[in-house]
Amino acid sequence: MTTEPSIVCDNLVRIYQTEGVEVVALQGLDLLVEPGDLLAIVGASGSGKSTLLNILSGNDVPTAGRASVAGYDLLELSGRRRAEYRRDVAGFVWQQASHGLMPFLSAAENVALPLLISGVPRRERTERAAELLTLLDIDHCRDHRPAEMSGGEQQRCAIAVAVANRPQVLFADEPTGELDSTTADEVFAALRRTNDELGTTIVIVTHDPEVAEHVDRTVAIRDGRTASETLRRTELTAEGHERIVAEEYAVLDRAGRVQLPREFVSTLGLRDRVRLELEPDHVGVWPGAGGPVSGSGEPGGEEEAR
Ligand SMILES: Nc1ncnc2c1ncn2[C@@H]1O[C@H](COP(=O)(O)OP(=O)(O)OP(=O)(O)O)[C@@H](O)[C@H]1O
Repeated sequence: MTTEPSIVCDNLVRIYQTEGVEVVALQGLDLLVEPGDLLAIVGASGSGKSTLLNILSGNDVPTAGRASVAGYDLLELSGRRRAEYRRDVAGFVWQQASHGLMPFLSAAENVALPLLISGVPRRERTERAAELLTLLDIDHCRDHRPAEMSGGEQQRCAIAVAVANRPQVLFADEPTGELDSTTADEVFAALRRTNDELGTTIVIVTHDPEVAEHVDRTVAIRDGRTASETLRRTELTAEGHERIVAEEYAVLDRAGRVQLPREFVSTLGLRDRVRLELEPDHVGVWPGAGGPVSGSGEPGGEEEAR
């Protein structure tokens, strides 16, 4: 197993030029994803999710910065390497399951198709398709065409198609955007099972913050930058019960920048300038005009207001 990170985005910048106006969609985005991670990237509309995904899928190149997936430098992909990257290295699942499925083929034939294209012998194709349909809990749809499956079954079938060629990384773009919440839970559970059983690195990109309950790591992007990360782990209580702990971290980029959560900024009325104080084990941040007296260590000292 490779110890190299699956995905490296280093200071990614993407500027769009439309009619003389520049839109900075990504402004120095950093992201490191380790092999086998199950990660969600969450952001509001316009935060830069599609721009990032377009770069990671090899459809677009950044204006500056570096991006690589499984050792493939996405800025240097020639036509042949790009086709190889899309066929063998990165799998994709879209919001509309139908994007990944052939309407005239059964579920089993759909899953076997990428293997056929890669020259895998018939017996192996049939076995692999059966294995994946079982893993995704849709064996009963083996002979059904997409139109004969529910939305959730179609999406699970699309996941099976996307991982048929054993890609190292699977990107899922709003995979539950068109599903009700119960069906969405089933699709998230299917992605988790795929991650557990096949070891595929999975990145789910969505505007839905609920996804955080289904993954180990959630990266929030805001204004084209990674703003915060929530890490989720299971720990044992003193009584021996399992408990899920979710902790939110701000992301410190290589230039030392941190984005404060919006609610912190509004609660303390922070704006323009803030005062920073280095303590032995933390950094304090105070509103510019009401910070501590240098060396006092106490926030809000009156002297500071003068
Ligand atoms: N081709 C383009 N030309 C000009 N501006 C663009 C282009 N594509 C995206 N943008 C702008 O870049 C910013 C980021 O857009 P992006 O589509 O990446 O966000 P998003 O998080 O995917 O949003 P949504 O969830 O609505 O799809 C937005 O301000 C958007 O208007």
